[in-house]
Amino acid sequence: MKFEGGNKMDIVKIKKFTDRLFENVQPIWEKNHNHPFVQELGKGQLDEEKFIHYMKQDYVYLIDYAKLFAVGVLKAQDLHTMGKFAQILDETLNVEMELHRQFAAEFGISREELEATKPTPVNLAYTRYMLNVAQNGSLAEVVACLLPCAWDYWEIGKLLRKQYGNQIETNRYGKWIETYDSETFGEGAKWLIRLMDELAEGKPERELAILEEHFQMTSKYEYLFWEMNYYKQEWPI
Ligand SMILES: Cc1ncc(CN)c(N)n1
Repeated sequence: MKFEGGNKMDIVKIKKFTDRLFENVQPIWEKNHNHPFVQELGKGQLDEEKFIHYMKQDYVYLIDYAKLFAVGVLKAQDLHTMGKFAQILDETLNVEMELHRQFAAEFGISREELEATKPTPVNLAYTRYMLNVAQNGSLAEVVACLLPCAWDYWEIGKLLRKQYGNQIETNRYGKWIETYDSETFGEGAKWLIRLMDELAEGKPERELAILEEHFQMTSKYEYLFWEMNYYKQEWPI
């Protein structure tokens, strides 16, 4: 933690580790927020085939992502933290992935077909990066890896609601915005942010830099994920 504001009369603002993460990641997150996939989805103008590509890839992404919360349970040091990881794991499988199952049903895609989706190179690289840290890293490293996924989607949900909320009723992807702007999703993101700060507390700069490296890396993978779906990238061979 760092204290800002020198004057004795100033109210001292404590700078949290996640404030630093948030400030430094802005150039990447701005690219995510302005990505044509995100903006066209917000306006309800995204090409259906691009959305289907995303939904199928994201479904198998979430199967691996959910496992990180199971690793969180395993590495947690107290019952409260174990319970929160278990809760977010359950919400991922039964709330977030239910959104995908509902969209798939609307587009005539079966649950089996969703689940059988073969991950693209970007999808595989992203999940393998996180699962490797889950195997070999500390709990703080795992949280640093999985945080952009929760936090930036919450930011995107809030942003799209602000930008295009007046058209949400007629937007065919409106449910997507509602899910990521929801109380449930926001609470999960906020809890992970607080946990990141707790776990970073008292760590030397050398270790904080490693956590920030994971956070930046998975934020970049978020960008590649939008890009991959917008251009419907598959294996070239
Ligand atoms: C790729 C990706 N990143 C984040 C989220 C939000 N859990 C998601 N569904 N998919």
